[in-house]
Amino acid sequence: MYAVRYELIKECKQSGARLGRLHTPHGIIETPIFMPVGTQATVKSMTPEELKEIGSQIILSNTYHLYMRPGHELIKKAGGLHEFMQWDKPILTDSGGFQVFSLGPLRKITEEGVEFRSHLDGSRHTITPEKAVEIQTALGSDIMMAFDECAPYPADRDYVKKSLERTTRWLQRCKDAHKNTENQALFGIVQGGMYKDLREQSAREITAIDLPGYAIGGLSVGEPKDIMYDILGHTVQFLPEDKPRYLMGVGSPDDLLEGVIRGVDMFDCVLPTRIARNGTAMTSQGKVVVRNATYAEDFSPLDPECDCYTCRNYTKAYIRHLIKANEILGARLLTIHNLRFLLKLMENVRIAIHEDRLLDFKEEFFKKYYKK
Ligand SMILES: CCOC(=O)Nc1nc2cc3nc(NC)[nH]c3cc2c(=O)[nH]1
Ligand SMILES: [Zn+2]
Repeated sequence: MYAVRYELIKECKQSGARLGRLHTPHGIIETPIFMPVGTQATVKSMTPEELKEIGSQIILSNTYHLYMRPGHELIKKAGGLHEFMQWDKPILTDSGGFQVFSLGPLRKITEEGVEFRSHLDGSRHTITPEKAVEIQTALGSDIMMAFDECAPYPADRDYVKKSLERTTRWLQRCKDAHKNTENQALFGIVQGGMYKDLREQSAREITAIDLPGYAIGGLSVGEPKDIMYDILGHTVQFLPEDKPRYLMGVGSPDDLLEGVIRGVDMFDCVLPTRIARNGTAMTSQGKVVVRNATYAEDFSPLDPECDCYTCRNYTKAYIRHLIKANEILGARLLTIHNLRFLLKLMENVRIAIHEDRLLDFKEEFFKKYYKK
């Protein structure tokens, strides 16, 4: 019996999209789903109540950051991440692999794991597959990610092949180290760069290790969108239908729709929260850079079609003022809106799949958001 079980509800007749339910120890998640990112045990500027009010079903937190500060032992003493941050719904923790690899020259990859220097104080650390599982076990997340190497882009074929094969060996070590399979699920991560044959090899090796879910890694790393969509479509073919598929680090509206259409069930991205803090909103009429002078005397809501707290109460002029004045409330109001926008988009996507009209929905959405 796994800690996490996927229930396939319906397949869209127009596309490869699926409607599903993910049963976890902290509740059931309706998929396709967007997961707000709470890197340091908080979705920046949001309280758990506000996250629930906008419809967040699951949030992501980051193993590398929490290991570095405040430390996984401290969080374990606090009763685990759910208790520590007072979030009683599901949590997915990533293994920190991506962060460590993006530390660039400060890290050394060996068969054992990755040696790196802390971004905080320069101290030396080594994360291994066993360590990544130990940290995530202490955090107590519902879904933990395997320790993998996200190959850089571009990367030559030989490097990508050696890297994916090591990621497979690391996954087996993660599975061997994972004891409490009843309370926490381990997801494997498919790599293979932008090489279709290596993607097939990685998918076959990773899914040969029986786990409750699988992620597609190594994408959204700077490659052109058409390459990402092409590699994604190819890779999904080799993933089992009865398990959830998680595309890591993806979250602009077009990427979410293109991912769902190709059969992806779970997404995470820092985009909505990050652009909120610098004054950009995703709205039904497309992107609105509310800090622009155009909105100085615009006393209309940010998004007339949005039902969030920000759009029900405030004007563009007020939000622009807060952002220009670098007021904390400005970031909060735009974060509430941007997260609600993506969560609402995924609600509408689930309805469209239910009604077998996802491609029509995508057309309508693109016309309004991207004016194309
Ligand atoms: C979220 C799971 O993190 C991991 O444990 N490994 C991992 N993380 C990724 C995060 C990514 N973010 C992006 N774009 C913003 N691409 C990503 C790829 C990976 C990955 O391959 N592997
Ligand atoms: Zn809104």
